[in-house]
Amino acid sequence: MTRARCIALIAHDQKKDDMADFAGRHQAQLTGVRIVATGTTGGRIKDACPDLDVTRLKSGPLGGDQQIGALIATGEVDMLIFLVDPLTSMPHDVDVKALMRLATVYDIPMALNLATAEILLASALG
Ligand SMILES: O=C(CO)COP(=O)(O)O
Repeated sequence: MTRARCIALIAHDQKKDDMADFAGRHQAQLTGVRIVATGTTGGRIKDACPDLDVTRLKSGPLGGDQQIGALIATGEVDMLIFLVDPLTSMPHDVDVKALMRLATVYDIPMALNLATAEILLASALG
């Protein structure tokens, strides 16, 4: 896999601790990579790793998933790591599905759980 220049990071509420921990453990690999994130997730990553280049978009339920979908459609995102919570129903479930659909349409490497996120990051950023 070619080295990712821009990674989208998103986590549902029950997975935000996992995402902050993931970013912290991989801080060295993520340095120099542009990170785009939904609002609250991006805030948690910034708190954990203040030196990372994080662009915070809208919160997921307010359009953040759609913003990331648009960035995928315009070719600006190389990889999506989206730690989803499959045990909680969400008002913006259609936005979540639309984002996964676009990541599939544009053939973006996409991890939906921590185990796959570890493999993707190791593969793309070594
Ligand atoms: O809801 C989300 C993704 O669907 C995540 O949004 P936040 O990072 O703003 O909580």
